[in-house]
Amino acid sequence: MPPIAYLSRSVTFSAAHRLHSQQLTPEENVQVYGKCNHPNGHGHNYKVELCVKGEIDPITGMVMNLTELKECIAACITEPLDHKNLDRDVAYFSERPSTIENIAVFIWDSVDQHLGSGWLHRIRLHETDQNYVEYFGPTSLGITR
Ligand SMILES: Nc1nc2c(c(=O)[nH]1)N=C([C@H](O)[C@H](O)COP(=O)(O)OP(=O)(O)OP(=O)(O)O)CN2
Ligand SMILES: [Zn+2]
Repeated sequence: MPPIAYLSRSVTFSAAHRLHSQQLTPEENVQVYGKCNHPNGHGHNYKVELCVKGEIDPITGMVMNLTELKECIAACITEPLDHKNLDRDVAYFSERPSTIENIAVFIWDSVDQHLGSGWLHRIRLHETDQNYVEYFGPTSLGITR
């Protein structure tokens, strides 16, 4: 059996958003999200790391052609998210808060559909230099607490 490797490519995108939940009152929104609930919104330069897993093809020497991954990133990340107001321009976030957790799930679902199920290993999404989230897909281990 060919060796298995993890192949990654990263991309950056810029977007505006405001943290807000339709399930909360205006007062609760301010309490939960603080300055990030300000009606004017704010922006981030996000960085996404996409990691796919697969066997190294013995003939091509590749898990996947990085050109294919690049095209997938353009279609699933750059095109829908770059220079957008996430809450207003992306329908997915009209119904849920545009946290990095939810953005990571959005990216996973889109990439998973584009590449076909089973390729993705991890999405890592940085919102600032200090904050990032990792998502391993809907079938990763559940929370036991
Ligand atoms: N669980 C989450 N919590 C928060 C999210 C999120 O997506 N998931 N997002 C935010 C804000 O959008 C924003 O990222 C926070 O900005 P800020 O506080 O400025 O970020 P830093 O912590 O990096 O900056 P400091 O200078 O250290 O304050 C909030 N919470
Ligand atoms: Zn933010």
